[in-house]
Amino acid sequence: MAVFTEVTETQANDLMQALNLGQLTALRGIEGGIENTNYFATTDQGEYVLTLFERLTQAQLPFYLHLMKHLAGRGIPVPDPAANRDGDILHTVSGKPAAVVNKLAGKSQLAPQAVHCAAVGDMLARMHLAGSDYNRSQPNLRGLPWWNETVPVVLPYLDEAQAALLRSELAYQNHVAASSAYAALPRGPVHADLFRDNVMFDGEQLTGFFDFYFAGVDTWLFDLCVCLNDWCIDLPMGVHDSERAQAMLQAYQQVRPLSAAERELLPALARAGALRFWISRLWDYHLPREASMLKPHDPTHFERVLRGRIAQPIHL
Ligand SMILES: Nc1ncnc2c1ncn2[C@@H]1O[C@H](COP(=O)(O)OP(=O)(O)OP(=O)(O)O)[C@@H](O)[C@H]1O
Ligand SMILES: N[C@@H](CCO)C(=O)O
Repeated sequence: MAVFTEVTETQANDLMQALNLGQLTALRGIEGGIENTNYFATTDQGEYVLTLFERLTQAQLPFYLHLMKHLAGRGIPVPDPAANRDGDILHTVSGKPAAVVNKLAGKSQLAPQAVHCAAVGDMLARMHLAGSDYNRSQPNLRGLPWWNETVPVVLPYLDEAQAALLRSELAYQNHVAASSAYAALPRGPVHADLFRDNVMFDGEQLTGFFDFYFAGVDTWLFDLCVCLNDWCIDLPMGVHDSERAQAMLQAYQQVRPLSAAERELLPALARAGALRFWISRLWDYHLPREASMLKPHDPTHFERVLRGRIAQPIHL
């Protein structure tokens, strides 16, 4: 259930009018999603998604919404926030920050093959390039400083072997982040959470990336590694699938070849991508937010992925 705040048809229609998107003909709450209230809003002009932000604040949202607008303006298929007469894209509904975006066609591809991984690699590289002249900045709020802060909080919940792995991997990632190769990595706005459920496909055709609310400025390689760790993994076993990974890497590189520093640090950042979600899943699992509707994902999945990345480093 993902309607935490009820919106009436009158409220939705008023907003659609203010955005010049036509007369509301249907409003339907979207199930699925755990962070925000989402509605599909149909008007006589098209289909839209109305989101009320339950966690992010008015101050944090402009970075995400303007990033989406910037990317959409450069031809990347991402939801494009609608502006009112004054050019504002962040609105207020029922006292909550709100936005209206176009509804993407297609559906999630939850059992991807090489062709889907290639499409994601290709569009990811295009998105990185398109974002490189975006002029707002916000760090990845789930980056290294957050890992350093959160690991001590989750350590008491782990057995000895897990705690040893988490401590040593965190130390390793701090060491990597201090290296000259890391400083040489190209960076810019990244999605940082581009899992299978945040991409739309129509058959083999990629129709959109969405859910940009973990985006931030980070290394492009980290973003690619987050994708490799979800799209190119056999989910039940957490095992790397090299056919799908090569398809993604090749397609990415056809648009933007990896630099020498990126090739060198691919194994390390694949580990970082696994560590990031192991930590956040441990945190969500053991320290659920008050009144949260969140059904925590299994943290041990990313422990397995991390162990796999250490035992069998990924290479081009
Ligand atoms: N622009 C869009 N076009 C089409 N469908 C969308 C769009 N935005 C959201 N959806 C649909 O709504 C569902 C919930 O959206 P989303 O995943 O962003 O929820 P959330 O609660 O904000 O985030 P989370 O995935 O972190 O729980 C998606 O799975 C998707 O089916
Ligand atoms: N994609 C994340 C959840 C949202 O950040 C995960 O699978 O842990």
